[in-house]
Amino acid sequence: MAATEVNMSDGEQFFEGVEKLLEIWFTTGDGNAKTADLRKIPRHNLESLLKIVRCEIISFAKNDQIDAYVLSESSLFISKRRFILKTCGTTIPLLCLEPLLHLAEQFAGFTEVEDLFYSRKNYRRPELQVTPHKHFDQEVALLDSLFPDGAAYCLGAINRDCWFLYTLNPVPQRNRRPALPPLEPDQTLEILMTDLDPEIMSIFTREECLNATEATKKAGIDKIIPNMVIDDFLFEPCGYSMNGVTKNGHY
Ligand SMILES: C[S@@+](CC[C@H](N)C(=O)[O-])C[C@H]1O[C@@H](n2cnc3c(N)ncnc32)[C@H](O)[C@@H]1O
Repeated sequence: MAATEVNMSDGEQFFEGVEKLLEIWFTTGDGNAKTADLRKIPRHNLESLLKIVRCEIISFAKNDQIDAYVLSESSLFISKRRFILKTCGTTIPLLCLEPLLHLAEQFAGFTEVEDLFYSRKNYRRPELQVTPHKHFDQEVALLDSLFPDGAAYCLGAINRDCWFLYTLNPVPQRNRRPALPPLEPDQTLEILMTDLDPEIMSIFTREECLNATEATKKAGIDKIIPNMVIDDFLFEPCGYSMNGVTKNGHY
């Protein structure tokens, strides 16, 4: 059973599917980041960092642009200057922020955070979360203590489905080069799905599929982006995670 899976008093098993997404763009103070690279952080240090978050690496794939880890609680992507940690359950990703800033300086040569995005949907069971993730106010207080110019937002109704975001604003001011176009065009598409058809979801159980490869094929996930290298995992007794990386650096 996952460390974050909870047996409720009525015998029901509960796992918080809502994922916390932390994305950090690093830079060097002088703007000369040629040799700096987050992928220089040794694996052993990454593992210690993830222990703080309360998850672990279960698989790894890479291409020229990105190191992609499947975690016991979702995924970690590391490219030259970007760190993306996405974790579900009762993980505590914000507690790894300070140690990560030290690792980025010590091993990767990055001394500054250029931008940061922390986001998540409202939890299904907030009372099961661990401080500082019990409430968005707690998360914002921690982030504010580290970043003087952060801003917190909520999209949607705060008593229903909503999406929280913390980011370092305003971006043009931080870049100090407002007239220049961004050097690295980047788009992220995030799709959050709930209340899915249980019949289709049974694909992601050990009863229906022997392994992750079979689940990936049956679900048609291997056809979403042709030629991506898929690193997938089927949990016991149910649950599925996958990372897909393509040659051109998408993931
Ligand atoms: C890491 S989550 C899936 C994350 C995936 N990226 C997503 O967006 O759905 C794994 C799923 O497998 C289930 N699961 C079963 N055993 C697990 C284990 N030992 N550790 C983590 N999750 C487990 C959880 O209930 C959860 O729904």
